[in-house]
Amino acid sequence: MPEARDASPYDALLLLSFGGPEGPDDVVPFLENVTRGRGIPKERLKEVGQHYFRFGGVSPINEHNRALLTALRKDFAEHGLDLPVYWGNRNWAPYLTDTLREMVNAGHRRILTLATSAYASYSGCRQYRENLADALATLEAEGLELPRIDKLRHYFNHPGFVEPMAEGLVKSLADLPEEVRAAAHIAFTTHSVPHTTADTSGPVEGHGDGGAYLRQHLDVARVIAETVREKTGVDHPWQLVYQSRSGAPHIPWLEPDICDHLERLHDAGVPAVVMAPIGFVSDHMEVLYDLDTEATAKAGELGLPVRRSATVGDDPRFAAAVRDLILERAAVERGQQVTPCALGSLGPSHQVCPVGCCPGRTPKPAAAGADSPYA
Ligand SMILES: CC1=C(CCC(=O)O)c2cc3nc(cc4[nH]c(cc5[nH]c(cc1n2)c(C)c5CCC(=O)O)c(CCC(=O)O)c4C)C(CCC(=O)O)=C3C
Ligand SMILES: [Fe+2]
Repeated sequence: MPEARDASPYDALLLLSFGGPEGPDDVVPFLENVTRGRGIPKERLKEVGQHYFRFGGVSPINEHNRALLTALRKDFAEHGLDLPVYWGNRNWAPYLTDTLREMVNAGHRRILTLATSAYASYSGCRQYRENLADALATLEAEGLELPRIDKLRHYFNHPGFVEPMAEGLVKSLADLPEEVRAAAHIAFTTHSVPHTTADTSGPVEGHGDGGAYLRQHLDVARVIAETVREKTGVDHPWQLVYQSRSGAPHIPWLEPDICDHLERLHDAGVPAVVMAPIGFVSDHMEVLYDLDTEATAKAGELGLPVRRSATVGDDPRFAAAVRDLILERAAVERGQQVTPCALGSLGPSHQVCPVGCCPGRTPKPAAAGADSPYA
């Protein structure tokens, strides 16, 4: 009987993330990397560049990922899980291809990846799998022996992801002036995506009507709102709303935007709002600019008290959840029975992305899924 901490057949974990600029000179090349071939209007890019320049050209995302790496290594060491942890990004150094080359040269052959997106979507899942396929193609051309790469299941409904957010929300509610607290609404936010992207998120059989992207967010929102009710004794009304829309105006994206939502709530006499960014794993630029800067300024104009609740970041419960997911997947790969942990009504997500889930606009090879051209 293998030890509970046995990660075999895996020999390394790779944290896969977005990447972000680390100084003013990085901003434009970073945005060029992000938007290559994606048809984002120039105006939008100039505007988003300003968001970064406002913060000295530094995105907080890399620092958050470094903190997460530290939390993961600490958790693994404390629990006897001997698994080296690496980090590679889609859009900025350390670039995924470089990290993967380093991993192969260090002898790793069975790599498990953790993406810093908890939900099914093209940007949060398949695009990372395409990035892995690109990286593998580069290493293959260099004559390196290719590792086998798998991806951890979506963790949106894992208690180690949900509980820190519920706790943060309770704290933010408590931070509101007492006279408006009981009637405060909760605005759960996530990244807006085009309707077509949402509708085709997740496995093919669930496509349509917002797809897995919407269902997963709504389920998490409901679980968190329920937890908050149990902890505070108050049943706060809640809605799922969106932020960080880009793309051409004639293409429909998920709505309402958080700023429009705050205005409507204010018009309807709602006295306070807590914004809870459940779509994001850490306080990166979307949270810092779109919520803490823009939406908070909007609320200020309206005279509406708002708070923004915490993302999971490097919370030890999240690190422990990642360990749990690794051990679960390793056991599955060894052919053992597992009881995957999940809150809410959807149940645990699939272990292996099925053929056709979360398609992009043009079909591209994607690794770490049932339609991977690699073993
Ligand atoms: C679903 C989703 C997530 C969550 C899942 C995940 O975490 O992966 C996410 C995360 C992030 N998005 C980020 C930054 C950007 N996203 C952009 C553009 C876009 N995002 C999209 C979707 C998502 N994005 C989409 C459909 C576009 C349109 C273009 C396209 O179809 O690709 C652009 C271009 C300019 C703009 O239009 O805003 C930027 C700069 C950063 C880094 C922040 C930092 O630096 O701290 C992070 C974590
Ligand atoms: Fe984005």
